[in-house]
Amino acid sequence: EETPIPELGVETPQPEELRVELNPISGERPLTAITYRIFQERDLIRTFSIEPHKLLSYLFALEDSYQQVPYHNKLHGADVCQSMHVLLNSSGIKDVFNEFEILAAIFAAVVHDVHHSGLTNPFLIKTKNDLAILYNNESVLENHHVAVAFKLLQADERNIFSNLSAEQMETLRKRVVDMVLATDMAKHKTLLADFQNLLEAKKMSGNDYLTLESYDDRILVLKNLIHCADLSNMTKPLDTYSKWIDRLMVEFWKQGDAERDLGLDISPMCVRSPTTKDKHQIGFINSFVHPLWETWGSLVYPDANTILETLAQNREWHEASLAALTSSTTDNS
Ligand SMILES: COc1ccc(C2=NN(C3CCN(c4nc(N)nc5sccc45)CC3)C(=O)[C@@H]3CC=CC[C@H]23)cc1OC
Ligand SMILES: [Mg+2]
Repeated sequence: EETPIPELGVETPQPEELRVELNPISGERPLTAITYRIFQERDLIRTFSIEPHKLLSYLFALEDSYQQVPYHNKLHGADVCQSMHVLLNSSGIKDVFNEFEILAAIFAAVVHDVHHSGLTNPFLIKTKNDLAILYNNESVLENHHVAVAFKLLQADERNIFSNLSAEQMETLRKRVVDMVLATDMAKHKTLLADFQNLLEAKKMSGNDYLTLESYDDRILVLKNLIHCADLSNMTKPLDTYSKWIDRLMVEFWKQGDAERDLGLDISPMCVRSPTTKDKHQIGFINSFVHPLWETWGSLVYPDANTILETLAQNREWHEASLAALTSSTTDNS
């Protein structure tokens, strides 16, 4: 008879009182609430003999290690984790990945931006930030995020993987590092090209479903998966998407202010102007986001059709908004 996993994370003689206590926490602790729920729903707690109180301790510490910046805060960590959870259920890949890979993917998603300073890699590099020196300008933020995530595991009361064998832990660690480092936008073009080549080769082989043998093929799909989850704002309903844009613009504009104060060139995304918001969304979707989601859509066809439709509608909305803005400004001229 399997021991029941405590729904609230810990055994208690007063579940109702604890539920009342925990409710406001899920408001203040969205990352912990969402991730704990996903671990429960995917039965990861039982499968990997994770001690529930350790999972809560780890998630509390992880959530508190996300900085209070406008966009790359704990809400973004929670959002990418939830998006990863949904994408893993796409019919085209549902039966492809095993529970170890799913554990690694969910964990990588929730930790992927921990301790983000709200500044971009180019900014950290050109200001010779300690992190850029430490990581030799190579995926500076992403190396930092995954290092912090594993540092938090070193405390025994937070080591949620204590019941994995050394070999299982080694492979889990490699997968998580590979996935978090793949969220560096500088890796986008290579990552997508390799993904497209893999799908082309699979199509040639005539298999109507994805068969992935090697670690390299399997991790390549998982890297593109976390990259999709990280670039999923534009595939969400417009009112949700708009809120993410507003947060991101505040974060980029603050960096632009810092660049101006330091006498540095202002990064293209960080220039305050009424049209940059729409222009950059359209540019970002055309150059990066749509090509990635179109490739993902070909893998999980027709599962991503709604995503691709929403992405197209969101792009059209920005094009209309930009046209209205520029026509109104030309009228005034
Ligand atoms: C909601 O809307 C957004 C959310 C996130 C981002 C991000 N943007 N970038 C980069 C993207 C390429 N960038 C571009 N640079 C230049 N020069 N031109 C251009 S045109 C178009 C882009 C672009 C630099 C920033 C990051 O690395 C973030 C960290 C990891 C993932 C995506 C995150 C962006 C959003 O909307 C734009
Ligand atoms: Mg990141």
